[in-house]
Amino acid sequence: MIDLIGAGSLGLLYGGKLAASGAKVRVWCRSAAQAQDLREKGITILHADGGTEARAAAGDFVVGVLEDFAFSWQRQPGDYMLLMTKQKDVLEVCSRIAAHLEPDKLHPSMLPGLVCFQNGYGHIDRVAGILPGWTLYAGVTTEGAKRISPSEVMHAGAGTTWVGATEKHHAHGNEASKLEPLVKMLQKAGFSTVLANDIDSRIFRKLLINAVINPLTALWSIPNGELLATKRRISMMRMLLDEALRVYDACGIPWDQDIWDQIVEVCTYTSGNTSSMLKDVQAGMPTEIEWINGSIVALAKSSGMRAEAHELVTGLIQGLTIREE
Ligand SMILES: NC(=O)C1=CN([C@@H]2O[C@H](COP(=O)(O)OP(=O)(O)OC[C@H]3O[C@@H](n4cnc5c(N)ncnc54)[C@H](OP(=O)(O)O)[C@@H]3O)[C@@H](O)[C@H]2O)C=CC1
Ligand SMILES: CC(C)(CO)C(=O)C(=O)O
Repeated sequence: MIDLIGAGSLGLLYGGKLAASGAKVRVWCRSAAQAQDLREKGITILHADGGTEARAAAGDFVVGVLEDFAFSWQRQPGDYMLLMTKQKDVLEVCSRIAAHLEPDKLHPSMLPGLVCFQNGYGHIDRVAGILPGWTLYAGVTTEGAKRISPSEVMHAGAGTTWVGATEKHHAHGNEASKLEPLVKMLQKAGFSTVLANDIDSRIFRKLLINAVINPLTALWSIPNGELLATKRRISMMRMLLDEALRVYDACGIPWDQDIWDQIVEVCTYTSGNTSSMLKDVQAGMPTEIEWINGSIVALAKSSGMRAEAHELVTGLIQGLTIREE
């Protein structure tokens, strides 16, 4: 049994395809209205051209609101939980889960493997602080999804999903091999999935890609590919990357020699896409800047240095979306 927390873009994509492939899935929403919609309509996954890629009929999966998660889970514990909320909601969601699960009814062997799919860095440590003793894993994906209604999601681009245990949390007994059944279910559902023994490098690689592409596309209101359109834009990308690499060096975090080429490649193959940060800015929603560029700033501080370019873009993006009371 797989519990998906958060029925947004990623949650509907994974929940829908897993349920359509026959996996046992429970989808946990924030609102009763969305839960009702999913109960009536199921989940439809659309191709970018509008055709239907997959459909999980109502009844192929269980759906509920997060408030009911603990009650339901204690009656029938699941094997895996996929945490698919934005960074800003991770603490609240995990605190709710912790508050509702009754510790005396829980044996450590009952706890599911919790896989955190957020972009950015630092969330797994925060989750570990709220859910001590849980087996925590990270998920990194280059799938692209956009929810277009409470029960429909557009699969904007197929990618690869890596899941694995981070170095820091590996010591707590969460061997990556426990993820093998999940990997098989994801593969059966049509996701190209890899059980990664280098998930930390995947997280830090994705962090660099997001820290360069996301704030600049959001500030300039351009699709990813247009970052490469002028020398001025490219030089700003390089400035952010070079500063982040100095921070990585100071923290002893390894990075790929061809990371610049990888960033250019992402801009090229997602050239028409709106980055997630630009989407949030356009919707007037808080962005994930604090956990992307903000985490480069925090890593710099932890090594006694400053990452001024990342501090600046963090402040500029926060100024776009955080309203003064
Ligand atoms: N979309 C993508 O293609 C990719 C996303 N990611 C990462 O995955 C994470 C999720 O992204 P994405 O799916 O796009 O985000 P969305 O905003 O589309 O979805 C997040 C979902 O979490 C739900 N949620 C928030 N708080 C709660 C709560 N208290 N109880 C239950 N549900 C809650 C939201 O509910 P509500 O709808 O009510 O607001 C929403 O449905 C992000 O960190 C993102 O960076 C990574 C790679 C690709
Ligand atoms: C890689 C990139 C930039 C693709 O749009 C992304 O992950 C995002 O938008 O957050």
